[in-house]
Order: sequence, then structure tokens, then C-alpha cells
Amino acid sequence: MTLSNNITLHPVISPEQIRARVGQLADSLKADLGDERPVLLGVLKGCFMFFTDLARQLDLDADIDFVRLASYGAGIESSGRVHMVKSPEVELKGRTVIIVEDIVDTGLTMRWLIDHLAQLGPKRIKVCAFIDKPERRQTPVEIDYVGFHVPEGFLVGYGLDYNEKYRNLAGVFEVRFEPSDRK
Ligand SMILES: O=P(O)(O)OC[C@H]1O[C@H](OP(=O)(O)OP(=O)(O)O)[C@H](O)[C@@H]1O
Ligand code: HPA
Ligand SMILES: [Mg+2]
Repeated sequence: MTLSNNITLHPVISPEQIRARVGQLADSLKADLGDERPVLLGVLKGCFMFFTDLARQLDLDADIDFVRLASYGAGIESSGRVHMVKSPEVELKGRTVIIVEDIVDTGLTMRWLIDHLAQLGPKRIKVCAFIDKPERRQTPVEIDYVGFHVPEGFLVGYGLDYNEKYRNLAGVFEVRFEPSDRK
């Protein structure tokens, strides 16, 4: 797919692959949770498609909540500074919290969130990430449930954005830039 400004999108994960994999993740989570009622905590905005597909397929009694973190803004580089724009509203003390995230890249966002939530006294924190992309990892993060390992590239679609665009694509694509467009 060729777009304005010499940006091209190259398919990485198809909607069919996503549907099948999200079903498998939901089955693993259900098996591990037994009859425990977890808090599903989505990280906005990127989680929105993964979260709703996973929650639908999980089919169990769960509390639903969201945080909104931001560290990228425009462009493809993490600022390294994570801001919590919206905090959890459900009381997390003593609860099993499943963080639902679209991507772990440098790991800075997830590291910050886990450390922040740990101070709120949950029983345990589990991480469920749609994509693990280790190429640019700057800090170690343990991810309990991974949808797809993607070795490299800047990805968009299925919630992931470039400058707020392409989040609503049903599959995942790698963005390739002409040198003059890279910010
Ligand atoms: O591992 P990292 O390098 O920290 O990157 C991962 C984070 O970056 C993106 O969020 P972003 O700040 O772009 O907000 P968004 O979800 O609203 O797009 C993504 O949704 C993750 O939360
Ligand atoms: O590859 C990515 N795509 C979109 N947003 C991101 N945030 C961290 N890495 C990415
Ligand atoms: Mg983003």
C-alpha cells in the first residue's frame, strides 16, 4: 500500500492470524485464571482493538478498566518519559491485574506501569501484550502472554499508530519511510 509522503505499508500480520491467535491467548488466560475474577487493565490508546477482541473471547467475570499512558507523541522514537494521563479507577489492592497492551518495544512504558501499579498493592500483575518487539528493548520486562513476536520495524494497525494514523486497520503493517519523511 503506497500512501502520501512516500510512506508505504507492508503487511506483517493478517486479520485471520490475529483472530486465531487472540483466541489462543484467551484460552491460556482462562486456564491460568481458573475461577478468579481479574481486573483487565487496558493501556490506551493502542490497546483498543486487542482489548475488545480479547475481552470478548475471554468470556469470564472480569472488571474492566483502562489507563492512558503516552510517551511517543508524534514520530517513531520514544521520548523516554512516560506520562499517566488517566489512572485506574478500580481499586487494585489485592486483585489479579492483567495489563493488556498493544506492543512492548523499548519496554520503558511497561516497566514504568508495572512499577507504578506494584505500589497500589495488587495480589499479582500479569502482562498480556499483543506484540513483543525486542529490537529496541532498553529495559528488561517479563511478558506473560505474547500474541506475536515481531523482530523489528515500526508497526501500525490493529490499534498501533504513526502520528495517530492507521490505528483502525484490521491487520498489522510495517511502515517504511523515504529518508526525507523520517522524523
Ligand atoms: O515499549 P515502549 O517503547 O515504551 O513502547 C510501547 C508503548 O508505546 C505506544 O504508546 P504511545 O505512547 O504511542 O501511546 P498510544 O498507545 O496512545 O499510541 C504503545 O501503545 C505502548 O504503550
Ligand atoms: O512499532 C510501533 N508502532 C506504533 N507504536 C509504537 N510504540 C512503540 N513501538 C511502536
Ligand atoms: Mg502511539
